[in-house]
Amino acid sequence: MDSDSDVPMDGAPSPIAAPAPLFSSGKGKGKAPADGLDPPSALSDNLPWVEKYRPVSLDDVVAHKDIISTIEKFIDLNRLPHLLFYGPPGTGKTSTILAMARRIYGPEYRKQILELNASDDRGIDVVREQIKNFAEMRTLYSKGFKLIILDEADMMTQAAQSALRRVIEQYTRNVRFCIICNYVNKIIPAIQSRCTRFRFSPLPQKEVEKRVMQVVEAEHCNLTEDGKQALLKLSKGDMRRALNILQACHAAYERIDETAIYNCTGNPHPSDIEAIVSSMMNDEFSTSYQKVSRMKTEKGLALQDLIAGAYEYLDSLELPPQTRVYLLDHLATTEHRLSTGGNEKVQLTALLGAIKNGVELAAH
Ligand SMILES: Nc1ncnc2c1ncn2[C@@H]1O[C@H](COP(=O)(O)OP(=O)(O)OP(=O)(O)O)[C@@H](O)[C@H]1O
Repeated sequence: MDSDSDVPMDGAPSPIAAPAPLFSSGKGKGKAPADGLDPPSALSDNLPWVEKYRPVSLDDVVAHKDIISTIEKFIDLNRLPHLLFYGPPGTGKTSTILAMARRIYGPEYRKQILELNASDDRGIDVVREQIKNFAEMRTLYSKGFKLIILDEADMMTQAAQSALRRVIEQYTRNVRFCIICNYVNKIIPAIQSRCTRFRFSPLPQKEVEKRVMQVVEAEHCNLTEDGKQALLKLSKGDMRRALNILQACHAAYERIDETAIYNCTGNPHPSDIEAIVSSMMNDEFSTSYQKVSRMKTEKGLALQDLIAGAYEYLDSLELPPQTRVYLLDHLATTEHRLSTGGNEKVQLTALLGAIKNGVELAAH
C-alpha cells in the first residue's frame, strides 16, 4: 500500500496519535516499539492509561478473536468491505480499527485515514463536505483504498446518515468506511446493509484481568487481591473503565484495595449495602429508617446507588421465589420513580415498607 506523506491532511493526527506503547504482546513488554513511534517518555507519562496502553497491533486486542481473524483475512485478500462495529463502550471497537489501519498502512497510517467522532460537527454538511473532500482528494494521490472512520455514528442525524449512504456508494472504489457505534438500531437500515457487521460484546473478566495485570506491573501499582476483584466487578467488561479506575486509584492511594476502589469510584461499599439492607429487613421500621438515613448522609450515598447495590446483594441471599420477585419489582419501581423526579425521602420510606412486606411474605 502506498504511503503518500506529502498529501495535505484533513484528518490531522490528534496529539495522542503516536503514544509510546509500553508493550505489545508478542513483541516484548517495555521494548521501544518497532514502528518508529516515540519511545516511552514524559509524553507517555502524561497520557491517560487508556491511550498509553491502547493496543498497537491486532494481536494486542484482547478477546474478539473471531472478529480479528475475519478482518485479517479481509486484509490479506485485499477485500476489505465497509465495516460496522457496534457494542458497548470500552470493548475495543476503535482500538481494533486503528490497529487494522496500522497493519494496512504502517506507521504513517494516520495520513491515510479520516477519523470523525461525536465531538465533530455531525450534521449533513460534514457528510457532504468533509468526507467528500477527503474521499476525492485522496484518490488523486494514492492507489488502493483510504479509510474513513466514523466513531459514535449513532449520534449522527438521520439526514446525515441518509447523505452518507450516497457518499458510501459513490466512493466505494477507493474508500472503505468503518462505522462505529454503541447502538446499532440507531443506524439506518440502508447503511447497515452496505456494511459487514461485527458485534463487540463486553470483555470476559479473565481478559480484562490479564490486561489490567500487565498495566499494574508496568506502572508498579500496589493492587491487592480484593482490590482487583472489586475493579473487575465494577468495570463490567469495559476495559476503558477498568484502566481509568485503576489510574485514578493509583494517583490517590499507595495501596489499592477494595475500599480504595469503591471510594474512588463513588460506588457504595458492599459492606455498607449489606448493613443497610439487613437493617431494612430486620430492624423495626423507624429505627431502620433513621439508621439508613444516617448512613446515606455519612457515606454520601444516593438512593439510586443503594438500589443498584441492593439489587446485587439480594442476588446473594436465599429467598423464596415469590419474595424475591416482590422485592425486585419494588426496587425497579422505586428506581423508575426516582428517575422521573420522585422525592428521595418518600421513595426511601416506600422502599423500606416494601422490604418489610417482603420479609413478612417470606415468613408465611
Ligand atoms: N479488546 C481490547 N483489548 C485491549 N485493550 C482494550 C480493548 N478494548 C478496550 N481496550 C482499552 O480501552 C480503551 C478504550 O477502547 P476503545 O476506544 O477501543 O473502545 P470502544 O469500544 O471504541 O469504546 P466506545 O464505544 O466508547 O468508543 C483502549 O484505549 C484500550 O486501552
